[in-house]
Amino acid sequence: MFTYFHSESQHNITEPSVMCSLLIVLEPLWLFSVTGGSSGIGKCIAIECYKQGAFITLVARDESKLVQAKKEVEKSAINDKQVVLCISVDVSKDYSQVESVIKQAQEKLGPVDMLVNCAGMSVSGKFEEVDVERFRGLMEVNYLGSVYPTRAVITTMKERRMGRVVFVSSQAGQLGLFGYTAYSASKFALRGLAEALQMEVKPYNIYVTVSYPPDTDTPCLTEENKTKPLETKLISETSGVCQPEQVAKVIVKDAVQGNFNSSVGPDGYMLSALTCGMSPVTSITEGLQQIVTMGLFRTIALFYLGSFDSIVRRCMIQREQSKAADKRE
Ligand SMILES: NC(=O)C1=CN([C@@H]2O[C@H](COP(=O)(O)OP(=O)(O)OC[C@H]3O[C@@H](n4cnc5c(N)ncnc54)[C@H](OP(=O)(O)O)[C@@H]3O)[C@@H](O)[C@H]2O)C=CC1
Ligand SMILES: CCCCCCCCCCCCCCCC(=O)[C@@H](N)CO
Repeated sequence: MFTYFHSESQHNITEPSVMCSLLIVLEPLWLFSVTGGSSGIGKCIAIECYKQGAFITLVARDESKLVQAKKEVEKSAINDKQVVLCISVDVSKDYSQVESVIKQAQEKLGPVDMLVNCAGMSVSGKFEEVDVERFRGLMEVNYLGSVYPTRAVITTMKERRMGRVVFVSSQAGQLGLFGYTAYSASKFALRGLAEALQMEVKPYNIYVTVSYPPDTDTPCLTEENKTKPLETKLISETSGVCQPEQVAKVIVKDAVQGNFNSSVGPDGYMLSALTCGMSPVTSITEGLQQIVTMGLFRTIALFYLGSFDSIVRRCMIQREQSKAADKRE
């Protein structure tokens, strides 16, 4: 069922599908919408915005997770006028469905001031071991699942000459890593989309933010760790594991400030400066920092790359040795 929840009442929407997204409104000025808002980073973003007085729409597929998340978000209300809406929809499948639920949400709460595209999933595994259908699936959820909600809100934002759009990429959207052929590509795609979109909408006072979190302690990471190749685990450990509350705080702060780039932790900072390329610059300080640090960070990066290559080589040798030992037995 495609269901739209509003406070206590539930209104069934006609389309047959499952999908959930989060829409948030910050009072008096801000209304937020967060896809992937029923769990992990998206839920923490919703809570963070709610604490600041926002109105929120949560978008995801699973209705029971949405209802549970709504209850959690409501605990951080700062006034009794705040509202959390839930929309159950698959953001990656049918554009007209996404457009129609977002329209309904906007009719209830008013125009979305900030859209956070956080719905996503990860798949890890060696290139030849990942089912080819998973490559399509990840592009659908992580890339098209961000295009559709953005398309659905951008016209109104342009008319109102205000708005914020956030794309949650990943550090794996800044560098390609062993085990992430499918995932990295879908996260790199968001960067291209965001850069092009920012150039189009900047004259309308709309600011785009791309967030690049490291491993973050969420149900998605727990699930991913069950099948993650050892190489991917060892390489990802470089950046450590963050808490979703911390990641959410950084994302909300950067989005509200209108920063194009949003990174977490020292490795995140270095990666963002190193991979800034032709991305928009938000302040003179940011531009100067990039110019000054680029050479140094590339030098550091070469050492990291050397250590990643040696992790991959060591794992390969170990696997071959244990295979040979198995054969001898
Ligand atoms: N955790 C990590 O280590 C990192 C995560 N990220 C990115 O952050 C984002 C959030 O991840 P995280 O919080 O860990 O993940 P979770 O699995 O905890 O949450 C994912 C959310 O997205 C929703 N969702 C998934 N697919 C769809 C869909 N097709 N349509 C609508 N909603 C959907 C889920 O709800 P439901 O399943 O009910 O639809 C859920 O609310 C993802 O884009 C992920 O790639 C980036 C870097 C690190
Ligand atoms: C100057 C250069 C500094 C270089 C630092 C390099 C650090 C590389 C670590 C990459 C970690 C990738 C985490 C992906 C998380 C993710 O998206 C999944 N967990 C999703 O589930």
